[in-house]
Amino acid sequence: MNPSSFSADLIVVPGWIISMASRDEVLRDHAIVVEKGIIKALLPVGDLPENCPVEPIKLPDHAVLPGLVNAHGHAAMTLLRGFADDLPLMPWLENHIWPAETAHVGEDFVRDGTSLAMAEMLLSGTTTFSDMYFFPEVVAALCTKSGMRAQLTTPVFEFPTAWGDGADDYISKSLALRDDCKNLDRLSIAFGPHSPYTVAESSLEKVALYAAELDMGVHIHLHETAGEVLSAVEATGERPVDTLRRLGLLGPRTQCVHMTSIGSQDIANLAETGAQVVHCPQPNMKLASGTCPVSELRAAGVNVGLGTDGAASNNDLNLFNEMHSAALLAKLTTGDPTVMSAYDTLHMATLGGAKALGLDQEIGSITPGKQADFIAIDLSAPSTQPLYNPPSQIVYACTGAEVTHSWVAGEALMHERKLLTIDVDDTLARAKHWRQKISAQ
Ligand SMILES: CSC[C@H]1O[C@@H](n2cnc3c(O)ncnc32)[C@H](O)[C@@H]1O
Ligand SMILES: [Zn+2]
Repeated sequence: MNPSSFSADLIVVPGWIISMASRDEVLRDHAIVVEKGIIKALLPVGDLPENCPVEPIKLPDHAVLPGLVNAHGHAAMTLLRGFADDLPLMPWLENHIWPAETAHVGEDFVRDGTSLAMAEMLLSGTTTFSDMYFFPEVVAALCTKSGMRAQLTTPVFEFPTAWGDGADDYISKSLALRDDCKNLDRLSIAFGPHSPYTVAESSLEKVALYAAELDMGVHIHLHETAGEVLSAVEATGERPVDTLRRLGLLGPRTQCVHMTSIGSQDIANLAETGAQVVHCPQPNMKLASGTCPVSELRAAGVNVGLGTDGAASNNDLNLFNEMHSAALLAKLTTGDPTVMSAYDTLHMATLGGAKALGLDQEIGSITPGKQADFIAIDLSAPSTQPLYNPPSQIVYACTGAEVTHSWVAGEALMHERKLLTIDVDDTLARAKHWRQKISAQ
């Protein structure tokens, strides 16, 4: 690079760069050069000019990788973490979670719960999240303040809730939010029809039409349990994934969350239509919902991202935990320890998630031209030494507490584990206030 034309506003020189741009690539002695929020180059350190326009941030004990993408969650549900545990999905939802939401969800609940979620996610390496919750306009404002990148999916139900009266009302609010956020670079708006068992076919068809016309994503809980599939077959003669395909709702813009209880025909349906899958291993295990056959899906060419789901069912929003579980669960359920390698698992939590959200041209790998969204992980502690293979350490040995820095579009959101855009003390005080209020009922 010609020193006279060298310009940059951020230069990071880590011990290792796991770019996720090509399989198993781990770069040593390279610098990430960023200008105006975009990755400009990955340069051998020796090619940096002697007098850089900014002081390079040297992190010799750290691996830098793309910011993690939490491809499914309900951020504000942090306020219901530990509220109802050790139950199957439908009794958990119908007898505990939905009554609590009816009693408490409003703008304040969403603001305070989402702030807590954003703090937790940033501290464990997530820079982009997908959210499916009420009052997404409140979440949009919080994202702008915190600098996090997000896909906000707007709830669609057949029945009224605090955010809407019925399917048409939810859909029109979704369209209005899309208009309101059109100039916000770090936000995308997608439809979030809750599930095939809470949204009528006629409403799903409307969502499909708008999504196709406006090129919007669709994010839906699908095949979460064997019971869901069985009830659908009894009621309609069809498996939920077949219903979505018949309604024109299965395609590359559709993000199918959970996908347990699936067989080869379901996998073929997903592969033929290019639909996306989001795997949530820990809530699937905790609610004993079932297993998503991720290695079979990936082998069939289906893209898979990774999500935590909400803190009321997980009970954390830590993608390091989720990666660990995803890798181990895939090996156990297939009886094959060679599936879901550390690299494959990291792929699911970065580029796979970015692709699921339709963001893979912008984020998901450290590639010149993409947004400068990346994190630094300190691998010098006893629990991550000695170091043979950084991806192995990250997936099998890290806890998330090793993440020290994060940047979104080149903006520092965390420095040496201090959050720069979120007031953690205030957020914790508000969470305590909600615990008192919710447990008093
Ligand atoms: C459309 S707002 C989100 C809605 O979904 C509920 N929810 C949380 N976790 C799950 C899950 O695993 N399956 C189905 N629904 C879930 C949440 O409580 C909100 O009401
Ligand atoms: Zn969910």
